[in-house]
Amino acid sequence: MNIFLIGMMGAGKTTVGRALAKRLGLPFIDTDRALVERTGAPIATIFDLEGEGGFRRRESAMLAEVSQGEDAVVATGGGAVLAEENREVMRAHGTVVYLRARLEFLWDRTKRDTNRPLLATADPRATLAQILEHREPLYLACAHLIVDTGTQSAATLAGRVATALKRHEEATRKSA
Ligand SMILES: Nc1ncnc2c1ncn2[C@@H]1O[C@H](COP(=O)(O)OP(=O)(O)OP(=O)(O)O)[C@@H](O)[C@H]1O
Ligand SMILES: O=C(O)C1=C[C@@H](O)[C@@H](O)[C@H](O)C1
Ligand SMILES: [Mg+2]
Repeated sequence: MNIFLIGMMGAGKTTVGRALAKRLGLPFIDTDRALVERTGAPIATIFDLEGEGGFRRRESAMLAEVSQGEDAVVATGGGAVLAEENREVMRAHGTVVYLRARLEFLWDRTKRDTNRPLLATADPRATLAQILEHREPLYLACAHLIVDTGTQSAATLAGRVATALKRHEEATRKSA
């Protein structure tokens, strides 16, 4: 089974995902990075040329492709949960872990980053808050597991995710 990490921009999906993959001895795939490699264009450029709709279509195709491939830890883009088909694909082909973080942490980790086109607004902090409010129910609906993040390091969080996954696997096996 795959492990899909979902959550907001800045939640640490890429950072924690890489550490988790190493820990579990699984390949690591970052769908944002895979899209950049495939298109040869930064995410902001894909948004500029094709709009958010174009990016979302590419993201859905990439998620479907990855879910058919070998088992991996998959760090998704923050908006991967927006499409119902993506939520279904992830739940059907893996265990979905929501890396949940408070707005303060998300803002702190994204405010200096210029490669997040959705935050290119007059008031990016307010935009981030709106996006979080809109998506929170979708993250919760999609996740098998929720791991709350805060000041812990990526390595510590990867350990917590691994423990939560093990418990989930055992519970699933027992109830089968
Ligand atoms: N646990 C952590 N402690 C401190 N800094 C962190 C932690 N996790 C991530 N960061 C930092 O926060 C920033 C955003 O992290 P990351 O890129 O992993 O988030 P993401 O969830 O993949 O976001 P996106 O949806 O935009 O891809 C990076 O600079 C990263 O180094
Ligand atoms: O939260 C989002 O909608 C996004 C997050 C990033 O991972 C990228 O997928 C892109 O910048 C969009
Ligand atoms: Mg990422």
